[in-house]
Amino acid sequence: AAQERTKFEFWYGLTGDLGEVVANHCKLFNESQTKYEAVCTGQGGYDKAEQNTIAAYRAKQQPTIVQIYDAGTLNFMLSGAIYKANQFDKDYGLNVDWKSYFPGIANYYATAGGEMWSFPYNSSTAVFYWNKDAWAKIGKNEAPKTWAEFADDLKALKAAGVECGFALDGDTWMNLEQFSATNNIPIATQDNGYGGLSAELVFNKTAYVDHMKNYKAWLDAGYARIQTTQVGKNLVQAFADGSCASTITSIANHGTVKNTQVPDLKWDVAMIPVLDAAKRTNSLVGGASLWVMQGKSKEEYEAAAAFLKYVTSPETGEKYIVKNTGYIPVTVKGFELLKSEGFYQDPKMAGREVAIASLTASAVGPNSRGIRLGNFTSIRSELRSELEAVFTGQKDVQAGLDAAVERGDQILRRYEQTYKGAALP
Ligand SMILES: O=P(O)(O)OC[C@H](O)CO
Repeated sequence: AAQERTKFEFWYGLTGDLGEVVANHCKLFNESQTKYEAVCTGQGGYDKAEQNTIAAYRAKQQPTIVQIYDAGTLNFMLSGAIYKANQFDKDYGLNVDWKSYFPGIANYYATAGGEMWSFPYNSSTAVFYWNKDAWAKIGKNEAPKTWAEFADDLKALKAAGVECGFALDGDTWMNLEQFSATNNIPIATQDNGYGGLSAELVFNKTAYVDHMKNYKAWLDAGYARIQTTQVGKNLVQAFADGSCASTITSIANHGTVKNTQVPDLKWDVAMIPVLDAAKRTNSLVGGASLWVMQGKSKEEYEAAAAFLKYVTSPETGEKYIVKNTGYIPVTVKGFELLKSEGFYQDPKMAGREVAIASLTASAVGPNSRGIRLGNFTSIRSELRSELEAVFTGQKDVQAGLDAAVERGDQILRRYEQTYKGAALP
C-alpha cells in the first residue's frame, strides 16, 4: 500500500492569476516527491492572510507556513508566534545560502543583527506602466522621468484626445511608500521605524502633501481616473484594456498585463517618476516572504522543510515564480540562472529588468530601506480611506493626511504600549 504522506498547511495571500501560480507551485512540489503533501489555501489577500493567521494562532489552528507581505514584517517578528527562518534552517538542514539574497531584499527583511526570520519568496517593486501609442501622440517615445515632466505629459495627452492619462487609486504602497523612498523622504521618524517603536508618522508634512495635491488636481482636470472596486476596475485592468494610458503598480503584474491586454496595446515599463532625476534613490522591495509558525509537530516541520527547500532553490523556486509572474529573482544565484538561460533577452520579457534597476538605483538609505512599523496594515487602510475621501472631493488633501497621521500615530502608540520594553529585533 502507498505510504501515507505527511501533510502540512501553507496559507498564501496572493489572489487572481498570481494566486493560481502559488497554488500550482504547491502542486509541482507535491508531484516532485511522494513523502509530503503541501495543503495550500489562498486567504483572499495579503492583509487577510496576516489577519487570519494571527487569529488562527490564538485558536491554535495556524498553518505551518504562511506568506506574509512586506507590511506585516514587524508584526510577525514581534508576535512570538514564529519559528525564525534562520533557526529553522539550522534545525532542519535546509542549507539556505543567506548571503545570496539581493542586499535590498535582505535589508528589508533582516533584523538589526542581520538575521533573516522569514524566507523571501516573491519580490517586486513598483514601476510605471505606459502606453507607447498614447505617448507617440504627443511626440514622445520615452516615459517621463520626473513628476513635473509627467504633469506636462498628462496635459498634452488630454489635449491630444487621450481620455485618461493615468489610472490611480488609494493604495499607499505606490503613492506613499514608493514615492517617499525614491525621493529620499521619510514616512515616519526613527528611520521609518527601524530605529525604534517610538516612530511617529510624518507624511502630512513632507513633499508627499504636494504630490497628493497634484493627484487631486489631475483628477479634477480629467487627466487621471480613480480606479477602485467601486468603479469596477482596478489599475491593471484599466491599463491592460487600453482605457488609461499609464499607471503605477507592482512589476508582479507585468505577466498579468501581458496575458490580459487588448491585442494591439503597445506598452512598456519604466522606473517611476521622481522629483529630481539626478537624485533618485532606490525604490522599496515589495511582495512577500514565507514565515514558519510555532506549535507544529516534528513531522509537519520536516514536510515544511522539504517544501521550503523546493521553493527556495533557484531551479525549482525562483525560476518558476519569475517565469510565470512579473516578480524578480530574490537571490543573485537565481538571477544568474535566469540570465544564463537567456530569460532577459527574450523580447516578451522586455522591461522586466527595470525593476532590478529601480531597486538598485542607489545604496539603501534610512528612507529607502523599508517600513518597519507595527500594525502597518491598519495604518495603510486608514490612509487609504482618507485618500479615497480626498480623491472623491469629500475632504481637503491636508485635512485628509492630517487625519490619517493622527489615527496612524494612535495605532503606533498602542503598539508601542503592547510591546513596552521589548527590544526591536
Ligand atoms: O503586488 P506585490 O506582490 O508586488 O506586493 C505589493 C506590496 O508589496 C504589498 O505590500
